[in-house]
Amino acid sequence: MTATLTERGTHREQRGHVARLHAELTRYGLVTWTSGNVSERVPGEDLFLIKGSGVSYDELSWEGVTVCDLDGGVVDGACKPSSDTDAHAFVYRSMPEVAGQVHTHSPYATAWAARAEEIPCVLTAMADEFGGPIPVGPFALIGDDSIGRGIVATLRGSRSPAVLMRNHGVFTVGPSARAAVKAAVMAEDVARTVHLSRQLGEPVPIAQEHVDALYARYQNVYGQ
Ligand SMILES: O=C(CO)[C@@H](O)[C@H](O)COP(=O)(O)O
Repeated sequence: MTATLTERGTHREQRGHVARLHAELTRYGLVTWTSGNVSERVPGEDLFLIKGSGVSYDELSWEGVTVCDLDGGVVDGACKPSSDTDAHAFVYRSMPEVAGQVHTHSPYATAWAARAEEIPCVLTAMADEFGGPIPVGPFALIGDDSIGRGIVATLRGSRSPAVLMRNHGVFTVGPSARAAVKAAVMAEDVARTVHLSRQLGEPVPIAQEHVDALYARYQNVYGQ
């Protein structure tokens, strides 16, 4: 990556929005210390915004969010961007419909990732948000685009906006950073509930036709 640190402070409003969304990760207990990150495309520009690497959540303001090009190069910002920048960049280049991404190590979902086991679709809330099981992606080392390749290979053609990257954690995508945050919150919620259910016995799958109907209603009718 070519770093050009100008500190001009471009895109301050959207960087502030991305910074504030990180508070949802701590609010829902999805991250510990400085793990995890949120990114979002800049509308109309070949750029995205991503948390600075290792920046404390308590201190995160717009200045802790770095502007990058779609190759992961720094365009503006004082912070070295997230370790996952090349992974996010690969996803943005490969999936034009994705405008926001989130990574967490939320404990229940990451426990499924550690076992490389997909979360079966046994809750209506899963059918609603994920349209089926939450799939497992391959093992990938951190720091280059390997994680991004695994995310794209797993989520392309899937209805799920979340993937459990093996031995690592949760990566979610969405039409905005907020939507990707929501998917990360929901992924942890269902990972916990399905885990609890399995302590009591074998959860009962939902018939595919019902999964399809639930997904269609939630995606097209639910809410305002
Ligand atoms: O697990 C990873 C690396 O994939 C990250 O979530 C780190 O835990 C936080 O990295 P930064 O975004 O702060 O560089």
